Amino acid sequence: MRVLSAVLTLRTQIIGTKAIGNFAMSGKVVHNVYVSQCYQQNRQIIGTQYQRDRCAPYVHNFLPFQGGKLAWTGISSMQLHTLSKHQSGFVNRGTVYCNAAPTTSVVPSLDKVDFLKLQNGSDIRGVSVAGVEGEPVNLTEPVAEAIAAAFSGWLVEKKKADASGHLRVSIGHDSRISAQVLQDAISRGIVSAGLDVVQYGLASTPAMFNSTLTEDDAFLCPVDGSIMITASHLPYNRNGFKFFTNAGGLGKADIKDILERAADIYNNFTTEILMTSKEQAHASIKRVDYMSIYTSDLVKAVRKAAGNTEKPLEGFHIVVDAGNGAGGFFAAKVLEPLGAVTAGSQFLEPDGMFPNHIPNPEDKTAMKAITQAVLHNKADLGIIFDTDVDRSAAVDSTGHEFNRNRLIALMSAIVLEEHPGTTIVTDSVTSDGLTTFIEKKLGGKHHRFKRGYKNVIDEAIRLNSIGEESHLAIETSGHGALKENHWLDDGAFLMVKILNKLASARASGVGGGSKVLTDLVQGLKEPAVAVELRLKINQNHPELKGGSFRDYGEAVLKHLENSVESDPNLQKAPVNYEGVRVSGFGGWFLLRLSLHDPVLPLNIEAPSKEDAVKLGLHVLAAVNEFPALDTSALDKFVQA
Ligand SMILES: O=P(O)(O)OC[C@H]1O[C@H](O)[C@H](O)[C@@H](O)[C@@H]1O
Repeated sequence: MRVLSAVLTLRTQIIGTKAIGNFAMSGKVVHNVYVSQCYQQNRQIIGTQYQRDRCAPYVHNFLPFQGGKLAWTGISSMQLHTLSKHQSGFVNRGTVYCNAAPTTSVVPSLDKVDFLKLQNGSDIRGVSVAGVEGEPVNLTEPVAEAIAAAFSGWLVEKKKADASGHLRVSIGHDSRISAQVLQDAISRGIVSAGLDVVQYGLASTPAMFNSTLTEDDAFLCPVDGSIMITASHLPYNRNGFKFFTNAGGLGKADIKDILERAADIYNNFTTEILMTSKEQAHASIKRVDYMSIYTSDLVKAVRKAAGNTEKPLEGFHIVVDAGNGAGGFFAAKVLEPLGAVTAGSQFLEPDGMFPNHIPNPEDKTAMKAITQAVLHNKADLGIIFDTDVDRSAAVDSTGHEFNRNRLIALMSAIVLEEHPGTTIVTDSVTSDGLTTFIEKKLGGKHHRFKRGYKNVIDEAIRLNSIGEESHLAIETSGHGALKENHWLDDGAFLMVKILNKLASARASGVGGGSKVLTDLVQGLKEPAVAVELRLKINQNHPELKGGSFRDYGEAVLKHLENSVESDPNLQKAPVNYEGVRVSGFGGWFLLRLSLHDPVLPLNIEAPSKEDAVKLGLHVLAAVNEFPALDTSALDKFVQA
């Protein structure tokens, strides 16, 4: 097998090589992930550079990174900010363009357990930029390189590739400041394992999955595997990876397997191996403007839904807020070709310091920003994306948000018109009002499952496999996946479904801007109070007695469950898949373990603050017996 023999060759080199140079310590020289050569540059120069690059053919060989050249949209160059050595946090931030040349320094060797800490459910997440106190860099270049080599080995096994088969992996990234350095590192990891790399530059997570399905030789598609470099809405110093094959996103077990393999690969790295992989990578990496295919598919979908009209959104004014993430393309590459006016769109420029607001439709400041933009511009609709565009939300012309339960209600209404009676799978924190809306008003079935986009999607797939038809899996977080779109959670595709509705209403003579959407959610009962309080488990507390926070959290939940049984005002939800969900005082609460953190998130919804406090007080009385649980957020809520 050609690929395996390449890996074997590497292994042989490892054994035969000693660390060289003044930098070596413990036999290992590695490259620091963070950028040393940053220099102020003129935006104009980068813009010109980028324009020239865009005129090049679709496919070309890899060239060293220069300024913002990898940005693929016509909107702007990729603006990179960084912090000087002496700065920390966001204070004294300067706008700097980074030539992402890695520094050489020594890092300690890593155990398997250090690698496993990078797992975040079905993603990999870590700290890739130094400068935040208490958050040491753990997603370094060599770590990334090892993870990519491990993914390659995993992929070769999965695809049962033989010596004649050249597997191809696409790589894309969001606007984070460590994107470029990590892209180069993972490219090296893949090339050193004998696979081909195709870099897409700035891209969205769903586009990366799509590249495993697209049939187009000119764009080197389909690829066998795909990696998106992103940490979604997390702060600027983090980054991570999501992996795809044509079967979808990798699951938890695969990620664990890959990290275990990565630890072995990493511990065999030497200076020579790292240098060799660098030379090999330079010669063989290709670049492709894949986002142009992806966006033209979105445009085609809306045109088709509107009866093949060229500009079905003519006359609509739609503003986009990309939060300086990767979603800026939606204005110029999707809405404008469809005829919409996008004036007043904001934060379309990629900027990994996220200077305006966190790109996250769950964030109140972010939603306020797009709402204000809609009202200020008197737009028909506002659209907002998270950093890597797998999540989205919208705002109607009156400033009403379509996010959380309202987005699910809207999408359910659209999907149930197409598939009457279908099952809508959602996460666990959806409201009782949503269930009533889906089941009584829309005639569908609401299957309230667990939190976590992968859980929700996998459950919908499972239901279909046992004969229960489901066409939509969607979370209050704004992750939503449709059966018609290969169960891919694509924020842009969700918005396309909404645009289809606008366009088809227009085509059938219904005017009134986004009113057609607002009307679809009429009848959804919304609570007066809806909060999420996150109760932290102090892992260093002696109460844990060396046990895991998960066990501790489970004990809290068991105790709460027992306490509910003896309270006549409260009723446990008859069907529940996660945590303890209880109805009472006209509302409900759910206490559950966070998917990732040592935290018990508590959701409360009620018709009044008084009723919400009654529910909160019950939880407080039960959890007060657990001293390692920080209840300050709940204390504050019940006292306010
Ligand atoms: O369990 P939590 O800490 O609330 O996090 C839950 C969330 O984690 C990630 O952000 C996933 O992408 C979401 O799909 C999930 O809903």
